[in-house]
Amino acid sequence: METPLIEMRDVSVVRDGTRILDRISLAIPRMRHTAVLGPNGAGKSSLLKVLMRHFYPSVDSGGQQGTVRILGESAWEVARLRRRMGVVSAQLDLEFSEGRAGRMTVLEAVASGYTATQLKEFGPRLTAAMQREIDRAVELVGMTHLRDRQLATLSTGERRRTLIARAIVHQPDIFVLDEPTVGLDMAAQATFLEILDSLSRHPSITLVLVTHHLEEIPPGIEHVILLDRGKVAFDGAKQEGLTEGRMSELYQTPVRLTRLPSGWYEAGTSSVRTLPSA
Ligand SMILES: Nc1ncnc2c1ncn2[C@@H]1O[C@H](COP(=O)(O)OP(=O)(O)OP(=O)(O)O)[C@@H](O)[C@H]1O
Repeated sequence: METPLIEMRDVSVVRDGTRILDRISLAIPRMRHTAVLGPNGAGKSSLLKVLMRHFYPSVDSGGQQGTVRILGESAWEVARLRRRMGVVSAQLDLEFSEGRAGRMTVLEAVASGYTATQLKEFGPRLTAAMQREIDRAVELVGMTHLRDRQLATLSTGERRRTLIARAIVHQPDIFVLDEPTVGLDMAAQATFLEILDSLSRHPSITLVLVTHHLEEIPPGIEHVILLDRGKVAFDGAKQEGLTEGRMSELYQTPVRLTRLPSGWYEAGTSSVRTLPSA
């Protein structure tokens, strides 16, 4: 069997005495695009932090420590690992909206994807091939007309598109998106979803999407992992995982769910909030 892209075995993370992740085991094969869902506090961001080596598995009382393997390797040097990944999150957006990183132009920021840093000093010189990839990525996200603008002067939607280009310019194995549409208006969200949809057809980048919005899961993502209070509640095919019953149980509220012929979902809760009359 082919080595999974991502494999976690018995991974627990304990912080300040709280068990944030509780013996998580999962495997994501290459090109099995995966959505990670779960209510607030379920551990989704923590799971991504384990992937990106911001968090390390805790040692349990029996002295056992879970393992995280990426592309079959567990002993990654952090910088080398991050170069194999692309990341987009509202947090990253914030980091690129001010200070030194915010003063980078769109082109410089996208180039920084090659080093997985937030520095415009590129180190090894950009080759002509890299330059072409940068132009292509900027074009893909529709930012060519703003290529020389500093990131701090862009709107949230423009900056998020730039960060997608930065995340994919170096053709990473894994593209991690942590609640990527936070702060985007409806038009920017629609543009973002189109880009995400087309990326789900890219021949070599595996998407790992964390979201609260079932309407944002492109048809190309066919696998879901449901997290509930630090544990895996479901890990399998999307159509089996995304049911009204499972979603209602996970979110502890009645969830309505429709799978559209296009493969996208429509979702809502049936609870009606009534405001007290004046
Ligand atoms: N560094 C930390 N120290 C202590 N507790 C933490 C830390 N990071 C996360 N937690 C706790 O771990 C739990 C899971 O947090 P996490 O951010 O992973 O959840 P999430 O599923 O991403 O939630 P949300 O949907 O609200 O973003 C939360 O209860 C959170 O308070």
